[in-house]
Amino acid sequence: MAGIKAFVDSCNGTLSSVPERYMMPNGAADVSRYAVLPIVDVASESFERDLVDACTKYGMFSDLQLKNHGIHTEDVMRCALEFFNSPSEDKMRYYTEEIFTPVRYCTSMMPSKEEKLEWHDHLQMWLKEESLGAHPWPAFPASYRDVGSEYARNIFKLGKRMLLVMSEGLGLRSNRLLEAFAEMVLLTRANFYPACPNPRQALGMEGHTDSGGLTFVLQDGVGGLQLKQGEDWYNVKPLEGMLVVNMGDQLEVLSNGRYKSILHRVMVNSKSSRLSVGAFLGPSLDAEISPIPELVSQESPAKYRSRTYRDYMPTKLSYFDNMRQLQATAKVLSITKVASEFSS
Ligand SMILES: O=C(O)CCC(=O)C(=O)O
Ligand SMILES: [Fe+2]
Repeated sequence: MAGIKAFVDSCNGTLSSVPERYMMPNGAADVSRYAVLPIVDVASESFERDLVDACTKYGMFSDLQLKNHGIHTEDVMRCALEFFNSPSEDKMRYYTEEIFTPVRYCTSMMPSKEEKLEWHDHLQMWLKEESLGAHPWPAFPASYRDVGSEYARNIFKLGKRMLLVMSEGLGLRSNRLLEAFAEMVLLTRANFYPACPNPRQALGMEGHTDSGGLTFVLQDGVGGLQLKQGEDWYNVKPLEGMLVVNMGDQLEVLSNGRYKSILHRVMVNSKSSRLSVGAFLGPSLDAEISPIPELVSQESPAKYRSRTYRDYMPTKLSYFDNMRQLQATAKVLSITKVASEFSS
């Protein structure tokens, strides 16, 4: 299982149909609507105020875009692309299904356990702010260590700034979420989606919410990311250099459901491959994550039970196959369904 890119490449342009294993039961209909996401300027003096506005005006933002964030998006995307374009035997040195390995190259989510596969390969890394230098960065491209370290440092900095504001958005002391996150970890995932002969049959990534706390996504100009608002799916228009931000499950749990992690998925297309790089800032893997006590009362009882991010991740991943079954029967999915699994 060398991945979908290696398979598509090996067909030398002759692949005319989607292999059975990649045919998603519910397929993927075209969506013409676009999500209207607030754009917040990180370099502006009013950044904090604008973020609070976005939090409130858009119903506690679930998704927004950031500009002037100081992240060298081109370098990050170039490194990821060079990795995916490297020979398969080199990439396979990093191949594993184990989700907590510091560097994981894999395809779909958990291929040996999945009946159907997603149309993407990915390179995933777990990073800690204080040990970026000691991280076993991929050996190629050679610039990965420098570019990746700088990128991670900037994401940690930006994420902490946002979490201060988002604590206040919950009526809490500004450092309350940071305290709950304790020694935060950053999971980065570069995703490569090859062009697909029949985009209606396959999915780049199945509908999911992110398991972490705060997600930052860089995408190239191809498009394909969609999010679900209410009953409908909306395209997220790729805007050059912009970082798409959304909340993940750990923030939904900590905020006792006041912040929502949003359901999103990725479509593929027949004309072009697509690249994205996600950064998932999350709490310490071993901190107990439960609704912050100040947000729990008789009127607002705890909606989620306590568990560590480390325990949550594998359960969530094994939920993916269930999601497909649920979607196949046209049931509407939302994190509340996932969360109710975990509530008392
Ligand atoms: O490719 C994208 O735009 C989003 C990827 C994503 O949702 C993820 O990696 O969790
Ligand atoms: Fe995601």
